[in-house]
Order: sequence, then structure tokens, then C-alpha cells
Amino acid sequence: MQNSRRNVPNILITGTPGVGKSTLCKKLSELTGLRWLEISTIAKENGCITEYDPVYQCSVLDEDKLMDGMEEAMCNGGNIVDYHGCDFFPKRWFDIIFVLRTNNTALYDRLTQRGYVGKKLEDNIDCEIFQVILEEAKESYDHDIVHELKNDTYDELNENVQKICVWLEQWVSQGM
Ligand SMILES: Nc1ncnc2c1ncn2[C@@H]1O[C@H](COP(=O)(O)OP(=O)(O)O)[C@@H](O)[C@H]1O
Repeated sequence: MQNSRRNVPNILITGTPGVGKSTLCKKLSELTGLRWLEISTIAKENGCITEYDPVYQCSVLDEDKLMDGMEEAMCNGGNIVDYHGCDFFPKRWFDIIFVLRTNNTALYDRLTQRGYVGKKLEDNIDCEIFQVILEEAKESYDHDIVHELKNDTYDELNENVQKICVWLEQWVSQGM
């Protein structure tokens, strides 16, 4: 089984900005004790930003430097990685991948509340409509470890956290 040597798994939580990754990761981390690695913050704190993309209004990552810095923690396991992309991480790092999904109306409201306007808002809504991150995950990892989770409401958020906790318990017990 892939990565079975780790005692605790690594989980990737991905999806379009605004689908609720950070909210879910924070809760999951508090409940499980797994380490929440928010890639945007880690990249900023460790000088892994090469430039700012004025078209997409976002930071461009120095992926190699970031990966090198994360390697040891990821090999040890016990991490929840949170990022709105997934194709550049080493495949061997993850035991499971959850792609959060949100309907357009809810996502539009969340992103406008965050201050997104114009092209940035439209591009992120399009990203969700065309399920870009889900396709990216399926292209980058084995299909059987990629799971889509609907995350429109707080009830669904709680259900998703529970589902991941159940998976985690099963994963750990299988290795005993
Ligand atoms: N399941 C949910 N139902 C309703 N609102 C949510 C849900 N998850 C997150 N939110 C809200 O949506 C916004 C974006 O959530 P956030 O976790 O920052 O998304 P991301 O990390 O994917 O960009 C926040 O205001 C958050 O409170």
C-alpha cells in the first residue's frame, strides 16, 4: 500500500479559493492533532514567493524551495496540507486527497465578502464551474485516493470533518 510506512497519514485538502479549505483544516487539526500546513502562509514565511502575478492577483510560489523545506515533515507524516492547487506536490507525500466543492451562489457570496472583484472573482468562479482543481487532482494522483466533498453549508462542513476523522481512524488501525 502506498506510503504505508508512515505511522500517521498526510492529507491534502484542496479546491478553489473560498470553498472552505482553511475552515475545515483548522477544525480537523484541532480534533485530530494533525499539523495544519497552510501553503500560502508557509511560502510567505519562508521566502518561497518568487513574484506577484498582476493578472491573477496572486503570489507565484518558488515550488522547489517550498518542497525542499517541507520534505522532512511530510516524510514523517501527520500533516494536513491546505492549498488551492495540487499538481506540483510529490505524489508520494499524500495518502488521501479531498477536493472541496461549493455551489456557485455560495462561492460568489464568500468571495465577494473576501473583497474579490472583477477578473479575480470571475476566474475563481470559472475555476469552480469547470472543476479545474478536481481534474488537476485526478490527473496528478491515483483516482482511488481522490475524493470530492460538497461543502456548501456548515452542516456539510461538520459531516466532512467527521468523514475524514473516520477515514483517519481506519487508516491508523490498518497499520497496527
Ligand atoms: N461549509 C461552509 N458553509 C458556509 N460557509 C463556509 C463553509 N466553509 C467555509 N465557509 C466560509 O467561507 C469563507 C471562505 O472559507 P475559507 O475556509 O477561508 O476558504 P478557503 O480556505 O478555501 O479559501 C469563510 O468566510 C468561511 O467562514
